[in-house]
Amino acid sequence: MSCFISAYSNFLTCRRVERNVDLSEKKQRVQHREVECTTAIEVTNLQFAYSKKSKPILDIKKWQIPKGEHIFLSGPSGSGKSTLLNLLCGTLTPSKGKISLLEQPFSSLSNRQRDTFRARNIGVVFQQFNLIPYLSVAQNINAAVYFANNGNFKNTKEVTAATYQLLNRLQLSDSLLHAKADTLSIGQQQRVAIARALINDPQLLIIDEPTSALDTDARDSFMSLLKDVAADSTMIFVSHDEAMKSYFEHHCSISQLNGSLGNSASSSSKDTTNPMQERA
Ligand SMILES: Nc1ncnc2c1ncn2[C@@H]1O[C@H](COP(=O)(O)OP(=O)(O)OP(=O)(O)O)[C@@H](O)[C@H]1O
Repeated sequence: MSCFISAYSNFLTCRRVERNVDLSEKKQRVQHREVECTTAIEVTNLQFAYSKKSKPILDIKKWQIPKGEHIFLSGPSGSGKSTLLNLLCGTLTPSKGKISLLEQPFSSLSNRQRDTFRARNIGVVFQQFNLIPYLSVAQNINAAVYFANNGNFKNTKEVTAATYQLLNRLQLSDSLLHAKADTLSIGQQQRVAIARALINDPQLLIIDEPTSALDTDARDSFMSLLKDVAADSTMIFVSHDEAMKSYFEHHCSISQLNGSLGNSASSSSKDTTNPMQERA
């Protein structure tokens, strides 16, 4: 049981604590050394079909994303991009295979454990933003803090301070804090969705087609803002718009991933189906 508690606590913080016991001294001294995980996402032999009778939409042998990388994931409409993101968020479960996130066996967790893991470690920006329309900006962001419940904030004062800070970084006026989500413009909703995704300081960011409603200038400023605020996270950014590729150093397409090309498809210097292997 204590092993389980310890493993569970480790998976939440994504840190392994190594104990070095120095027995040469009479008094036992225990050193704790934190070891950061290096792989953010690892997909192995993944298959997914929406029903038992239909053919799998996704069939990925191996896909690894190192921690801290920002990946552009592309593919034509209907190729399975959103399905893959839903699998990575745990809102869908694989028909076969495994997904590990932050070196924890995400796809084999119980629903409840997955919900907790997601709330604490994954920030998601959906295509349609999915703000709760009748709640204010502050309430939408607070909801994410409430569900994560990870002790990052001591009190509501701290949450409010962090919210103001994020809104400022995202160039949203403080005066919007108490505006209802459904009174905001598309651009404002988008920024609030990003603030909500970032408030718990997640290690993983999953962003699905956020720029489809924006013109080129708005898209440029949105992307530089996003890259800035997400500098410390691992990010999967999905779009079928190839023009978005230029904002990312690492690219990967669903067609490369599908059909198990994940082990050798990274032939081009920038197309990075398996960035970890490419570096090795
Ligand atoms: N809930 C569902 N039930 C059955 N089939 C589904 C469901 N959701 C998606 N699909 C099918 O799965 C395939 C992949 O859909 P998905 O939404 O993942 O594609 P996508 O690449 O994100 O497309 P887009 O760029 O248009 O958003 C499509 O053929 C779609 O019709």
